[in-house]
Amino acid sequence: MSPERQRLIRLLFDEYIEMYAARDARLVTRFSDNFSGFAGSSDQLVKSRSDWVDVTLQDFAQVPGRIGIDVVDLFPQELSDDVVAVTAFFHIRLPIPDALFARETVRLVLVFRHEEGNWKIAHSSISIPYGLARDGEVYPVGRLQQRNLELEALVEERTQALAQANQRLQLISNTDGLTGIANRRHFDQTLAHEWARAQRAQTPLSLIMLDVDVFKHFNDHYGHLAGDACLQALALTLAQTGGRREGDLAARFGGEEFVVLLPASDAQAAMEVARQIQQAIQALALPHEGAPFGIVTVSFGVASLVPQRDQAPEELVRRADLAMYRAKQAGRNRIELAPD
Ligand SMILES: Nc1nc2c(ncn2[C@@H]2O[C@H](COP(=O)(O)OP(=O)(O)OP(=O)(O)O)[C@@H](O)[C@H]2O)c(=O)[nH]1
Repeated sequence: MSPERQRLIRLLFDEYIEMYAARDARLVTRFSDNFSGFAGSSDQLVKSRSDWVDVTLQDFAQVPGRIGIDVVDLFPQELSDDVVAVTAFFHIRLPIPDALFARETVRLVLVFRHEEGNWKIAHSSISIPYGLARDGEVYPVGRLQQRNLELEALVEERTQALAQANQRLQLISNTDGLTGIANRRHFDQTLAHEWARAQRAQTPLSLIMLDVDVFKHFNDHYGHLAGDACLQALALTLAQTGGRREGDLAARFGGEEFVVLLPASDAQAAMEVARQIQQAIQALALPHEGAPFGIVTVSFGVASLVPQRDQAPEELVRRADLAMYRAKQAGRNRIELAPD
């Protein structure tokens, strides 16, 4: 290519860039009637001059202030006597704060055709690759894989947080608010579960039911808050003493009544657990003026059975409750075993 041609192509390119950077609407007069092109942000090939005018004016309206263009590389080509092309790489500095665009290298191909004494722009294609590809990659596979990993980590993190929240919720919904041990709901669920298991395996299932003696009197005498504290102390003792085997469950049944469920324990073992609880409560020696023994005591009903086909779990509760009633009748601070 002659140096003259080279200068001409450079001049055409510089003129274009200056008008484009200055957002000079007169640029549209340079477009050929026979135009094709595409813009960096579009996947449509524009095949009419008027559409390209619209694209250009929209571009200028969107970013009206002068933009900075720093040319990195440029390659002029002479395709024929009246057709020349230029391929260029440059950076664009927008007149607005921008972190993404500024780092990208823009590629532009312009084709100029000599028409009726003037050089017109016959083709313009601009592309902005958004710099995702690294280390000589053709496709940004590395970056995409990294993004996928980040996304997976995020999903994993959220899933764990959700599982933890569910666990907390489950714990709250299974826990008695005052005493912190299992609540009635949890007990009912566990009883149903253990009952079915014992029924299948034909193993004994035992229940200790306990009720604070003359507790109304305690509340009346020491106040309701002291009553609450007493129930908390008893629950703690129960959790520590009663049913320490895997699968045992100490729960607040309601009010001043508690239960201890003992899977795979027979009557003898359950009676032993009840005695241990009784001793531990006596060892607390919580003052209870007006109670038969001067300290807080508890009456126990113990029931044990191997669930039969025609029996329901309520049968175990009913029997323990009846036994406890008998313990009350017989003078309180006693353990009564339900008959078979
Ligand atoms: N402070 C407090 N008291 C409670 C709570 N739940 C139940 N009670 C009280 O427990 C008492 C139970 O009284 P009763 O059912 O008459 O029986 P009792 O006085 O314990 O007498 P016996 O069971 O026959 O030995 C009532 O005064 C209830 O108000 C609670 O969460 N906190």
